[in-house]
Parts: sequence; structure tokens; C-alpha cells
Amino acid sequence: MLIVLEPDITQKQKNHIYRILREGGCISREITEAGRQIIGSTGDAGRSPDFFESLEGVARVVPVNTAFKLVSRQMHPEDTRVQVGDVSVGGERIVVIAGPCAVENRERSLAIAGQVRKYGAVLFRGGAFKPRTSPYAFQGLGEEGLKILAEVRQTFGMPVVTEITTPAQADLVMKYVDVIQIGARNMQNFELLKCVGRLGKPVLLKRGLAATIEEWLMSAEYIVSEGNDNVILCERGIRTFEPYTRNTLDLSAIPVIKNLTHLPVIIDPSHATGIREKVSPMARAAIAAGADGLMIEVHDDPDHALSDGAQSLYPEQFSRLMRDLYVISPVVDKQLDFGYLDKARAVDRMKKAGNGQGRRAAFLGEPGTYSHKACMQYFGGQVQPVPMNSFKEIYETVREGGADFGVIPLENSLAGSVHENYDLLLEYDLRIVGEILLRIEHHLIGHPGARVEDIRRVYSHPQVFQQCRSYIDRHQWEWIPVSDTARAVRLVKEQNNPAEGALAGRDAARIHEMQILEQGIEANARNYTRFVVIAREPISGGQKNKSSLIFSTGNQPGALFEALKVFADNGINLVKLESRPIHGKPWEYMFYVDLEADVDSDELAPVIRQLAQKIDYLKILGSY
Ligand SMILES: O=C(O)C(=O)Cc1ccccc1
Repeated sequence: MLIVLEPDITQKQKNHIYRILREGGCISREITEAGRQIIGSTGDAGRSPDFFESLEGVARVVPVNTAFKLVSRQMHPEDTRVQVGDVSVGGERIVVIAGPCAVENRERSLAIAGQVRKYGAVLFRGGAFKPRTSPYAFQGLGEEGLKILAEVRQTFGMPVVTEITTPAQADLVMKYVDVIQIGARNMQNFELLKCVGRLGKPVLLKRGLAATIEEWLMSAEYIVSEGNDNVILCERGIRTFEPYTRNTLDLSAIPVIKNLTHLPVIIDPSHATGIREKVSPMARAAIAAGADGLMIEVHDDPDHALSDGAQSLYPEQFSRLMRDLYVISPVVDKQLDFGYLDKARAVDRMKKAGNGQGRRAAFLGEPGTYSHKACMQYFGGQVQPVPMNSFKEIYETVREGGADFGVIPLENSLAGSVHENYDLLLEYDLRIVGEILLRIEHHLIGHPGARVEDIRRVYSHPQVFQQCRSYIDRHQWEWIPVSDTARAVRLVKEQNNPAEGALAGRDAARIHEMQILEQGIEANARNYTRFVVIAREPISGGQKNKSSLIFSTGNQPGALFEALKVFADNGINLVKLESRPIHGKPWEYMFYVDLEADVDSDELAPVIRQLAQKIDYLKILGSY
């Protein structure tokens, strides 16, 4: 039951409602949705809706019409993020859990962990207690296995996931692991569910072999009703009549789950298919369908694995899969971040060095801009986003120490380079420390109930007009450029004129409670913007694959050719070359290059020395 409160309800009136619910044996939570305060309750305390509606401070009562209450989306409209160390499951970034089916020995576990970490996994899995179909199969190393998992966490900074099979193992898992897994066969072991509910650690709850989605969510309800909200659902295939795969992966469960519950959902394509070659296609499909992450079995010698070798990927296959996921994720508004753990560690170190103060990232505009989204996707919740009025202000603020990072758009796949930012990169002595690719989907946003035919004037960032040119050319609208897209939506809202609209993203419409009148109005669906992250100093740690430089050459034949030849002679791939006029020197140019190499590495030092001899000016923007 949802009890929607009057805006002016007093604390005393609220306490009275809470007391009635508590005495009636209900668990209640306070929810805020669209600015309204709501009390969500697991029951009605034996009273009718009319009774609650007659209480002072209550506006109305809405029944929760599902068997599960605390895990239902109605009771908690926002997505839950389960925090596991530095990793947030259910956030902007895809979480990939990888490792062998069973912890076999120390050396093998450390070797596999090193590989999966290098390829972008952020949590390590491995069973220490193995419930197997056959009593004669390998049953796991027990506490010795847990100690190995703890060593993996210590060595690689990766939180670890393992299965618990009985409440008797509770003390051990509390001591050694970060996420407790409930296996498919134990999904309805209610004593075990209550036990992990009381432990409070994040729980990964697998769907039972023959469980309906409702039964699965009822099991999650057991855990949450014990006070543990940190539940991650894991679909691992259900038993059907189909023998070609070990189980049938129910990918349609993802959108169903996303609708019914606020809990994150991840997919285990390894157990679902049971066959190595089927794992990557299903993993790709799961991310495309909106899963928050994956759990994948990886083994460096699967033919000799003690458990489930036939479904384990070789590390190289895992690496290829991760590269595919990196490309797919932005299409569904997510990111696969190869630097997830390194970045989190580096930001944490900065925090400690700065007397525990949180780090800040400057972005263009107000909450709801594309830059804000890029900032959130790059840092997750670890860094506080700070709004700015212009790109120049971002550079200024980072240089003066008002923010540790700045997030700026550099180029767009439809409209090309954001020249102002190329020029500012030259002007300011800051480093590029990261990049992020965002799919940009623009919408025509207006007042609730307004119609496209009524629109006469549209507001947006100038870049957006360029990207939606073919759509807006079909209408006789007046275009008003403003500093950012979220501001455009806010202005339209404040001016309260149904003939005005804004071109902006979904977040801006949601934040300002405005309506999307027409979706996806960009000229081409392959509309991506590449943002870079700037800082005063490089971020230490992590693998760096790309670098950016600016240089200028003398004005003689072949000068640019000579400079670029240095890269060719050393086998370095250039991925971008752009020229910008040098201010005050007509017809002379600065060249901006992006390379697939780490210019800060020792191997590149001689190459940079060679380059320096061929050019007049060099500025290393950074490697990331
Ligand atoms: O105004 C915004 O939302 C921005 O972040 C600037 C922008 C506009 C269009 C594409 C990418 C960034």
C-alpha cells in the first residue's frame, strides 16, 4: 500500500501513521516521487484504505498490487544501486563479474584474476562451496578457497563473489567475501535467504531452475524484509524442453524485471547456455536488452577445469567479448569502463591526499545536460558534478583548483569538432586524463499536453541545432541558442508558453517534468559525442592506450609529412588529425593528433624526442 501524504503534513501526523503500521506488523519506507512524500507499507495493518485516507495529512491511498512489496518498483521508483567496494551495481557502468566456476588453487586463481582484471572485469567470482549435481564431483576447497579469494581481492583490488550453501557458512563468508551468492538450487531455501538478509552484505540471488519471475522476486523479498536492501538479481537460464543448450536463457526477464522491481539485474550466460561458443552472443544480447551486468566463467585451461570447463571462456575470448560490450554499451546509455577500478583507486588516493575532501568535476550547464550525463557515466557517483556556464569557465575552474576535473565535449559524429574546446586545450596548461563516448539522442520537449503543431520557437545549444538540422528545417520555427540544453528546457518551462519547445535529452525532460513531444530527432541515429576529462595532473595507474598531442611545423614543403613519418616509422597508429589556425598568424596551423600509444611510457620517449626534432612546437595533452 502507498500512502500519499499532503505536502504540509506534520511530523506528529506522520509518526501517528507509522505507529499504526508498525503495530499492525507492517514494514514501511518513506519514498519521494515527483516531489511528493509517500509512505510505502508492506501491508494495511488490518485497516481499510478509507481508514488511512481519513487520517490527517493523508492525500490518498494506492494499493500495491503485487505479491512482493519492498522489492517492487511502486515502493521504490528509483533504481537501487548496490555498492560493492568501489563498484556500483545498477549504475551507469556495466559490471562484469568474471572468474572460474570453482576456486581450484591459489596460483590458478591469481593468474585468472590478473587476466580478467586486465580485460575490464571489476569483480572476481569463484566457488569455494560447490553444490554439484553429482555427489562424486569436486565439492570445492571450503575455507582454503575463501582465503584464496581474499588474496585475490588484496592483490588486484577486486571485490569477490562466492556462493553460500548453508547458514553454517555465514561467519566464513562474512570474513572473506564481498558479495554472497545464493545459487539457483537454493533460491527457495528460505532459512538461507533470511540468514543472508540478516548478514547485510550484498547478495547475488540467482533465479531457480524452474522459478517464475514472481517466485524469484518473492525470494528477494525475504532478503530485503530482513533489512538487507543490497540484492542483485541474476538470471542464469531456466529449464525448458530444449536440449541444445544446458538451460534456456530468459532474456525477456530483463525488461520484465526492470519494470517490476528497482533491484539491479545481471545475466549469467555461462550457466544458461553451458556451451562456450554460445556465451558471448548471449552476453552481448543481455547488455543490449538492458542488463546491469554479467557474470561470466573464464578459465585459462578449461579442458582441465575441475568444474564447468565446457562453458568457460578462454581469457582471449573474454577480452574480445569485453571489447564488443564496450561498443554496445553507449547504444543503451551505459558504459563499459576498462579503467573502472584504477580510476576509483586514483580518485580515492586524491581524496585522502586532500584531507578526505570529495573530488569535484566541472561540466557545462545544469543537471540534465549531455555533459552532466558524460560526467556521471565517467565517474559514477564517486565525484561531485559542479555546473558551469561556459567551456572557458570549466578550464578556468580546473586551473584555479575549484574543481579537480572538467568534462568537455570535443567532437561529434554528425556535427564534427567543438572548435572552442580545441582552442582552449591549447590555451590552458591542463592534461587530458580520460575520454568517454556518449550516444546523443535529442528530443523535442514541450509542456505536458502541448502538440508539435503548436510549437513556434525552439531553444537549445547551438551544437544541437546542427545535429537536428534536417528535422528542424521541416518546420518554420524560430531558433533561440542558449548556453546548454537543460537550461533550454528550464526556460521553456518557466516561460509557460505552449508554443515554445526545447531540444534536449531525456534527463532534462525528466528533471523539469516536461513532456517529450517527438523522440530521436537527430539527423542520424549514429550520433555520438566524444567527451574528454581534463585535470591539472595526470591520473596515475591503469593501462593507457591513447594519447593526444598538439604540434606546429615550419612553413616548408614536406614539414607535416616529416612529422607524421615519425609515427609511421615507429608503427604508431594515428586515429585523428585536425588542424586549427594559430591566432595572430594568418594561414599557419596547429595540428592536433590522437595516437594509439601511451606517450608517457618509457618506450615512447625516443619517439617523442625524434618528433621534437622535426617540429617547432609540441604540447603533450595527455595519455588515457
Ligand atoms: O548542452 C548540453 O547538454 C551539453 O552538454 C553540450 C552538448 C550539446 C550537444 C552535444 C553534446 C554536448
